Amino acid sequence: MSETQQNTNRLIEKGRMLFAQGWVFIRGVPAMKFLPPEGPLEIAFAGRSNVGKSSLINAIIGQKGLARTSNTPGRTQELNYFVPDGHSGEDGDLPPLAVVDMPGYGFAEAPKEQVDAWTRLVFDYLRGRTTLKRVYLLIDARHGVKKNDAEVLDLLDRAAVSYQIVLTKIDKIKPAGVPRLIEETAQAIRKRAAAYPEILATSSEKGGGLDELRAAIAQLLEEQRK
Ligand SMILES: Nc1nc2c(ncn2[C@@H]2O[C@H](COP(=O)(O)OP(=O)(O)OP(=O)(O)O)[C@@H](O)[C@H]2O)c(=O)[nH]1
Ligand SMILES: [Mg+2]
Repeated sequence: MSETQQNTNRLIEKGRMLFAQGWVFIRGVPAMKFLPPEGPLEIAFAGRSNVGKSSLINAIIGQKGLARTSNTPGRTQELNYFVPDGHSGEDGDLPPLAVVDMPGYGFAEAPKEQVDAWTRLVFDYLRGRTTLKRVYLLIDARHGVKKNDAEVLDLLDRAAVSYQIVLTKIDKIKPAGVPRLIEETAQAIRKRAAAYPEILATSSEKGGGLDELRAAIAQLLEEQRK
């Protein structure tokens, strides 16, 4: 086995371990002033309404129903914080990582005031949270990068917040089309300053790409600890 392959396997195992324990919901944040004190590293799952953020969090944690999902867009309305169970939260006993499920953007059906409030919260959080170490920016494999996705990517580039693109619902497209979509998406973000070059392709429904996503998170944790 090559050294690269060994390292990949090690990270996959580490990622599995990280999410093998129980995870719990600790807080829903409706506005910036309710954010928990900055402490643990945070990663956030962002993307258009209904792209599959909450489903993907449940899939990597392996707990159906932990983050609430729905057929209708606009399900998640706050920044929802999840952490591994068993940490008191007192000084010195903080969890190593918090996963943040975000409200979606681009959902036009809800009342304008509500949409504006969510959008403001999403943008303020993405721009201003210093413990936010990486954003997983989810793109529906059937739809590709839309105008409002590009706006969020611009914001992350400007704010120098590291992000990685994660294609979702790949079970809904032909398997043969996946490598091409990955390639096209990689090309589209090539010149973006804060983009992680590798594109992940996932299916919460069928389990595709989950090991790779967990491994990416494990690697991020390792890098941050150095
Ligand atoms: N086929 C398929 N359906 C999926 C997948 N992931 C999510 N879905 C479905 O897509 C819908 C939306 O999923 P959610 O996880 O609630 O999406 P969300 O991005 O959290 O949505 P909001 O919170 O409303 O922004 C649900 O009906 C899910 O069952 C997937 O990988 N494959
Ligand atoms: Mg959601």
